[in-house]
Amino acid sequence: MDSILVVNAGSSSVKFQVFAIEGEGILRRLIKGQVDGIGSRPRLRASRPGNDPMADRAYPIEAIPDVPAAMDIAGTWLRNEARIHPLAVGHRVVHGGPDYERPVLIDHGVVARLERFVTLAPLHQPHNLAPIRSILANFPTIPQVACFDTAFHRTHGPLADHYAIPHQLHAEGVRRYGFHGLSYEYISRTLPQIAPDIAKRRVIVAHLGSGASMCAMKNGLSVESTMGFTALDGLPMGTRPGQLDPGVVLYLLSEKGMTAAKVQDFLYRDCGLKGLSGISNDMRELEASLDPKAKLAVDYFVYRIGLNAGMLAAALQGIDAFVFTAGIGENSSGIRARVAEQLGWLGVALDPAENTHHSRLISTRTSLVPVYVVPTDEELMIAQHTLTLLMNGQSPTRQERVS
Ligand SMILES: Nc1ncnc2c1ncn2[C@@H]1O[C@H](COP(=O)(O)OP(=O)(O)O)[C@@H](O)[C@H]1O
Ligand SMILES: CC(=O)OP(=O)(O)O
Ligand SMILES: [Mg+2]
Repeated sequence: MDSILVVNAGSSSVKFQVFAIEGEGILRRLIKGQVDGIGSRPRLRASRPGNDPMADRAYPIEAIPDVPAAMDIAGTWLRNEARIHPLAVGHRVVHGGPDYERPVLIDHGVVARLERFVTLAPLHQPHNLAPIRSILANFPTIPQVACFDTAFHRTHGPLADHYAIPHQLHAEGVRRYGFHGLSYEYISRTLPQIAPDIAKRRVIVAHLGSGASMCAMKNGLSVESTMGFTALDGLPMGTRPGQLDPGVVLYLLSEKGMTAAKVQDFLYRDCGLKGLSGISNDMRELEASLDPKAKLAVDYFVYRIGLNAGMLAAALQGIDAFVFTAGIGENSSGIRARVAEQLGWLGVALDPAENTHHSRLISTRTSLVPVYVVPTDEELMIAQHTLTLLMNGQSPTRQERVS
């Protein structure tokens, strides 16, 4: 059976899915899995459709300390236990820079260009490129496709795309790219089925995961995002601070004597929920904790979502719907309830029972703004892009598959 493997390395997880190709442009999910809880409670889970379990293994924190270790565990399981032999591999690549506004078939030249963005996405880009390089080296004829987090936001107008800095820097790529674009693209494509009357109107989507951002969409397209040049800006995240006065960075350099490399590490790994709580980057642990610092971290997360929603509502000149997605947005009814409270002034009223049941529509009938929970599927988006490029390019033969 011809299949596509999709690899999605996030900041606290490695997600993967395998899809069967069934005729022209039709995909059927075969396996969905992830290694999550990296740095807190690592766990490998994989299942067939219908929640038919294939693996569920917990690991000690030191067995999977980082994303490369999680990638090894997932790769070994896919090869040795699931025994998949994909026809092609689709990858999430977080930074496409100014060059890439759509998915691309990968060759050595593409990899070299994407390597230039490693410093702009140090938590992701190296882990996105590592499996690409390994497959290129070991199975050079297997088609691989890179799908970018930045691509969906390339519809931003100049005001959303610029910083107030001299033009020369914008020309060389210092722009507000925005991220989580594959997730927003999936939501944008799914909303017309869920809520056809508002899908093309003014929608704020909150992607609340280990990395977190929000996107303002009009007519299904991104017009503004809370993230910018890198995935550091905007909302506080698991280990990233979100919006930060650049003066803090200057202070770290000049007064604390930190090197640029140390500051980079600090901003990507030691801040956000983890830095503020001193306990964990994992929202589940913070919600369960009675420690006042955990409470402060959760309060800050909710408060900043409210502030940023106000900013995006201004960009859209009003809002017609609000959507929660990603790890926290899909699973934490507590955070959703508290965010909805922050959005009360915009006309949001949550239905507590629907929210607790994680229903698709969680607002009351009289809420001025309907609120939805839409589980994202970045991997399906990637598989669809991969299949499209495969159909437009050359199909490999069975012998050329990854084995
Ligand atoms: N039931 C839950 N309640 C609260 N938070 C949750 C729940 N399940 C997952 N999360 C949180 O979701 C986050 C991971 O989201 P995810 O979208 O998978 O992130 P990433 O793709 O960046 O690794 C973690 O902070 C985790 O604690
Ligand atoms: C861009 C980003 O922050 O991604 P993730 O949420 O998967 O870490
Ligand atoms: Mg993610």
